[in-house]
Amino acid sequence: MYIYIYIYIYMYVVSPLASESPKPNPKFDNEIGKEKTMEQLANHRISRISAHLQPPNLQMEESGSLGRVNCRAKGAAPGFKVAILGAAGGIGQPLALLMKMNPLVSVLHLYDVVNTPGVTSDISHMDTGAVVRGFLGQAQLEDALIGMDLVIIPAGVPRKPGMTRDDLFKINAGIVKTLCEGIAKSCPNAIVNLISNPVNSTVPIAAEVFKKAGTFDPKRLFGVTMLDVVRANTFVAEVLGLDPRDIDVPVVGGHAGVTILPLLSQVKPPCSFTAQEIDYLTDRIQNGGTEVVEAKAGSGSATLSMAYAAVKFADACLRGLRGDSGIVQCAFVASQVTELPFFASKVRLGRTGAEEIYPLGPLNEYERVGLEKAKKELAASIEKGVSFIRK
Ligand SMILES: NC(=O)c1ccc[n+]([C@@H]2O[C@H](COP(=O)([O-])OP(=O)(O)OC[C@H]3O[C@@H](n4cnc5c(N)ncnc54)[C@H](O)[C@@H]3O)[C@@H](O)[C@H]2O)c1
Ligand SMILES: O=C(O)C[C@H](O)C(=O)O
Repeated sequence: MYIYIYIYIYMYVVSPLASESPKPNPKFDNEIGKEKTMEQLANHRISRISAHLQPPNLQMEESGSLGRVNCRAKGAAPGFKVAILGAAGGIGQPLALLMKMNPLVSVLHLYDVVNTPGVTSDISHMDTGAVVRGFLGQAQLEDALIGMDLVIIPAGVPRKPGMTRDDLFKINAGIVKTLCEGIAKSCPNAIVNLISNPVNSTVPIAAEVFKKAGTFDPKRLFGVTMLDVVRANTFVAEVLGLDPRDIDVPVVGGHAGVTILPLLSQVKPPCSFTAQEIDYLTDRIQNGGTEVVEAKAGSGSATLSMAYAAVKFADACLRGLRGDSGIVQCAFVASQVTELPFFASKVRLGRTGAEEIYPLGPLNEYERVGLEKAKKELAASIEKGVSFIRK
């Protein structure tokens, strides 16, 4: 008798209660501030394990059997979701390596039109927190982008000796257009770090694509000019006999030849240069890219120092998104600092992207002349990018 009552109570009272949806757990999702249920956390753990067990170019199940072995894994630490488009290239590979090492990154998506399975498999063996997933070809672009907080774009062809960055426009403009259309569709709120050259034109192209899609937020689109700052800090430190890590050179304008304008009068710590030093430094900073292109003698342009610079800038964006204060870097952004619609200058990065764009500050005569030259070339490059989409 009692046994029948016990079975009845178990079947109709205890069991249904046990299978009710779990209560929200106070642990946070990767998207900061978003709560996850226990069930979501369990699935998340499984998908983290799956990411390491499955061939990287295959779509992963979000739940279910782990396949080969019974792994136990801790849940992911909170962090940001980052996609690299052009991840198998000369910049893309070391950039992927360095982003996998960044503790602010919880999910790293590697997208390219070639070779992502190998790069993803390789990078995914690194024992750092970020889960790595690979995406190959345009059919997988949407999946690569969904839910991303930050998208870094080094996709496109590099220069060979004798070429200008503008010579890359023909091929890279179309690549950037396609990728930005994907961003507008799949992660319209992501921060975009655009590396592909010519940056002075590709950023206006991206802005026009986003405007067309109704998703343009000028605070979230950045042309990456960090390599100019990295070079300027290095070359100035060499001249002064100081540690480059202690030097801060603002570099404004754009990212090509005379549009790269180092403000040597505003170097920190304050210092002075001879006229000869100013000529040498300005020329070397403006032509740093060409120096590398010529040294590589046809096999490409800067990749390793660029990956370093890209990660330095991406990390600043992520720290801004996290809410850290006082994050200031130079970047090529939609701007009212000059009469041009885009201009590189110091930007304060925060939760919403570029929260403040600083004016240029006092310039000396040498820099004022340089600024006029820079603006003339920049105006033409910006117009070229805009009319590529509006035509
Ligand atoms: N902003 C800067 O300071 C800076 C510095 C260095 C290089 N760059 C530029 O970065 C770009 C890449 O340079 P790199 O040396 O890595 O070149 P790379 O040729 O080594 O790599 C480019 C990668 O982009 C991929 N790609 C091509 N079309 C694509 C598409 N439609 N979608 C996704 N991926 C695509 C290629 O398959 C390749 O893996 C060049 O345009 C270069 O001029 C900019
Ligand atoms: O110079 C190039 O073509 C690549 C890049 O823009 C650089 O500055 O190194």
